[in-house]
Amino acid sequence: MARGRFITLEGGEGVGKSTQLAALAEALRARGLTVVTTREPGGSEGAEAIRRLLLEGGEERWSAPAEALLFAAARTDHVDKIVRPAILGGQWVLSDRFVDSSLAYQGGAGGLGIEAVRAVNAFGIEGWFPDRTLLLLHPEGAERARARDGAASDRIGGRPASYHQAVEESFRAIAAAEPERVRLIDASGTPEEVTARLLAALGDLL
Ligand SMILES: Nc1ncnc2c1ncn2[C@@H]1O[C@H](COP(=O)(O)OP(=O)(O)O)[C@@H](O)[C@H]1O
Ligand SMILES: Cc1cn([C@H]2C[C@H](O)[C@@H](COP(=O)(O)OP(=O)(O)O)O2)c(=O)[nH]c1=O
Repeated sequence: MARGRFITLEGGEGVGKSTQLAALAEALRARGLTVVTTREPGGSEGAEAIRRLLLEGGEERWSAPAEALLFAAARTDHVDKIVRPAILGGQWVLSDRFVDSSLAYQGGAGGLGIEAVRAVNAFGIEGWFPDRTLLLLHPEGAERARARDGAASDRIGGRPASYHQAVEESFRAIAAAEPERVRLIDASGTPEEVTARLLAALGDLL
């Protein structure tokens, strides 16, 4: 059986990842593909438990390296239980966030360094990098996330604007370093317009 593909959606809060994950899955299914949608942190039972540890509680709950290791541990379980079996079974896996979120949030914005966080994750995911990563960019993402979450933002979403600005700059640096894998997507306009751009950025894989 032919291997499936592994596609990830990345970007800051509120850029439209969750909305587009569902729309893209629908569009790919309409082309006859079998599609699994998933998310991080989470996606498997163990990883969803770690998600709660990471997103609930106060800023001081975890040191920066412990936070990076927890994300990596959750990711490893997600790859082992969900991502790898599905791809080997011929399915397309679409994930709302994956390793690039750790590189940008913990590595770039969090100050651990992108390469250190890449190394920690490489140990766990053993080469299961995405075939394509779609980096959604929207100038009003932060405002949209605030409107959506109000005072209920999580441990990481609630960090200061300077942190989220550093996240976006880190995502752009990762994309510039790996232009074949990571494609920049203008996430403005109607949801349908954005989905069309995402499909175009997968054209060579379809
Ligand atoms: N193309 C769009 N135009 C207008 N609003 C959108 C669009 N895409 C998403 N939204 C809205 O913006 C907010 C953030 O979108 P969401 O998909 O939850 O982003 P993310 O998963 O990246 O945090 C939601 O309230 C969603 O309904
Ligand atoms: C996967 C991942 C997420 N995060 C953060 C990004 C988000 O602030 C938070 C939860 O992600 P998510 O639920 O996707 O938030 P949103 O829908 O607002 O984009 O976890 C990291 O810091 N590192 C990671 O490796």
